[in-house]
Amino acid sequence: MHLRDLWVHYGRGAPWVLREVHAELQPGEVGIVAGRNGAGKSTLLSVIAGIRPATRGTVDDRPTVVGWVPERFAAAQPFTARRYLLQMAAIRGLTAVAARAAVDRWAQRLYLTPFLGTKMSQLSKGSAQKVGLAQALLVPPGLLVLDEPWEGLDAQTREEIPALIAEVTAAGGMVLVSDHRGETVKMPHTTQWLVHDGRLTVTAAGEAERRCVIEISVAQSQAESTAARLRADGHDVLAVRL
Ligand SMILES: Nc1ncnc2c1ncn2[C@@H]1O[C@H](COP(=O)(O)OP(=O)(O)OP(=O)(O)O)[C@@H](O)[C@H]1O
Repeated sequence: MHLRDLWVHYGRGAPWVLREVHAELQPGEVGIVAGRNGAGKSTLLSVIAGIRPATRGTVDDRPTVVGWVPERFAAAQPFTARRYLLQMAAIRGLTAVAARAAVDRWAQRLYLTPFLGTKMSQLSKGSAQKVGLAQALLVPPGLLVLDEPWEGLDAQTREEIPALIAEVTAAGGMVLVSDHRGETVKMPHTTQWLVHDGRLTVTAAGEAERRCVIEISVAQSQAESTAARLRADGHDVLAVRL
């Protein structure tokens, strides 16, 4: 997928929110979109997902199936969560049997099953976010766009998100996710997309900042567990001297 010279503003005479945005995303890649509040992350993601048109420029080769999870999922619908998800599955082309199976599977995965019978308008913010995630994943997306997907979710479901992203990329999909809380720092092989002053800077994996070495001293009895913890946090343990 290619972003070619995207410019976006909200109305004639309004300042440009995004200018001269060029980027590409390959199958299997994850782009992490960062930037200050109001930098234009949501605007960029909604244009890439095809929800909002760019004022100028094009998004070429966007996959046919796009899963879009906005920052705040609009839940003001007159149906139960189950009915809504079944309808979304039908729109995505699933048969009634496949739709029921997909809804049950995603509800279970996202700890949403107890709320399937609740009216969308009566769901809590976190449960509505889960419905938002489920609808985006009912059919494996070629492009998954997640705008701050951790917001409002309980810890159990938050932990599922890196695995969900990995499953989409393993199937050849692309993922763009905005993250202002650093939830994605542990995810391997990501590309950093920084939105600043209306422009986008993309830093590919491997071009990340220069590394440095920190020497620490711990009690000998804790050497092994400390080294294991540092590795689990994604650090390289170069040597352990007793
Ligand atoms: N519907 C809209 N109409 C007019 N201006 C808008 C609209 N949506 C966003 N903007 C403006 O566009 C700019 C970028 O907003 P956007 O929501 O894309 O930023 P963001 O980086 O996602 O912010 P945050 O981190 O706070 O979610 C802001 O100045 C915002 O006021």
